[in-house]
Amino acid sequence: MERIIVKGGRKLSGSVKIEGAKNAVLPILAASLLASEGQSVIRNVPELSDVSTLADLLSILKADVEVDKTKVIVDASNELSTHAPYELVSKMRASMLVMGPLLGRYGKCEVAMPGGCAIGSRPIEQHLKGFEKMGATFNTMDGFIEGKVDGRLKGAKILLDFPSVGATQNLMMGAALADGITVIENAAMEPEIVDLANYINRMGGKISGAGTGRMRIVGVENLIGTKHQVIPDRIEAGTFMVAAAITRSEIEIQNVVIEHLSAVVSKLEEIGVRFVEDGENVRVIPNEVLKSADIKTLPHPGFPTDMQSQMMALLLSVEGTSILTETIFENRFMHVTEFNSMNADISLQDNHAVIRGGRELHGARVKATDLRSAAALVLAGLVAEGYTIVTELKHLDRGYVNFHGKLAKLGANIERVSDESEDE
Ligand SMILES: CC(=O)N[C@H]1[C@@H](OP(=O)(O)OP(=O)(O)OC[C@H]2O[C@@H](n3ccc(=O)[nH]c3=O)[C@H](O)[C@@H]2O)O[C@H](CO)[C@@H](O)[C@@H]1O
Ligand SMILES: C=C(OP(=O)(O)O)C(=O)O
Repeated sequence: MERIIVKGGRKLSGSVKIEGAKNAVLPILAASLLASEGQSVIRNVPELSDVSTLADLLSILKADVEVDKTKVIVDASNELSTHAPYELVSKMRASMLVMGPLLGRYGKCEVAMPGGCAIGSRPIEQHLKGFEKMGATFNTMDGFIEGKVDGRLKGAKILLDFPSVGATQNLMMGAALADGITVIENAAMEPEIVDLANYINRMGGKISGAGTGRMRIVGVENLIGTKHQVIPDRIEAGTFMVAAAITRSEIEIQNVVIEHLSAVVSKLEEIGVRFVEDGENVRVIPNEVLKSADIKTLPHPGFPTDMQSQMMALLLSVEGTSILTETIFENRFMHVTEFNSMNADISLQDNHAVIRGGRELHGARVKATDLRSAAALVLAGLVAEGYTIVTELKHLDRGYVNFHGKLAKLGANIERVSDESEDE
């Protein structure tokens, strides 16, 4: 079994380079199916298991896909299949994002039901209601959601009950090839939405208002493959900001768009971390003594849920009581039990975690419960007494490229081992 072993107590120094954003590249790869002509060349793609899963799904749908390290070439000009099988959809919920392109291009799709996942139930009724407004009908049969449109999707006015990232992405992809104009009100405003809109517009799409709560999409007849460079991963960057803060070390983070991290930066400043920007790089300079803080996760531009567990690790190292409130996913606190087994003092009251910080953390054998908690447990290990062993690394590999290697380069005492490497 693979695990990361980290011995706490070392300071970090030096610089670390951020990869392309997982949560941007997955919808972009799904959107490459919209192009009935030409190839899409996507660069700055992180080498993650989620990217391989989506590349496999595109191939099963009969697109030609070539993955060459951080470059992915997709040619979807073939006649595609509209059937997304359970094995891939169940591996990764982002697979649901092929629904929009398939409905937009073919007026039909059969996508396996994704089910819930460890962090919460993750319903998709906002996606389906939006497509219904555009003329689609849905049937659930043998574990598949079958969507059908008579002719093409029709432009419509859609008001989302909640600014769902996935629903906004799915609907904007479908609307890009719809007949007429679609307006999405209460749209998600995440930077990954803007990156997707930029890609679709470069393919010949007509999307305006991405990054605001009101998007307008003028449907076009067809889209053509294009080149695109994926934005840097704001969550990976935020994770390394926390690595600097938790070890009270100054490091440089390269390839960051700091505006994408406004809420994280502003919270870290409140806690006692300074930032010095230099173009695409940022120096992270924490005070020796940090302050406790209360944090509530919210849709962008609020504090991202994907940084909640890493901030919890940081707040454990800070004297005083902090309250972390999770409003996006009802079950995204599974790391609390793991932190408590490291001598943390965290109690849960509904969707609030009350963190009594400043206790010495003790190294322990802990289990990653989702990809961000995997990173957060490693971060806690950087300052725990003795050895922390983090298992279930399949979660980490979904979202972080060479996480232990990057930390080791910054000076952490960390290694990744498997039973085979120990036998050698
Ligand atoms: C708003 C938000 O922070 N979304 C996060 C969410 O995106 P993701 O696209 O996975 O999730 P959504 O934004 O759609 O979901 C956010 C919330 O809306 C609810 N919901 C969603 C769709 C729907 O049809 N019905 C419904 O009730 C979900 O249960 C959840 O409580 O997970 C990603 C991975 O962690 C993050 O990168 C996104 O930032
Ligand atoms: C939970 C995450 O991703 P996914 O929605 O793909 O599970 C994440 O990026 O933190």
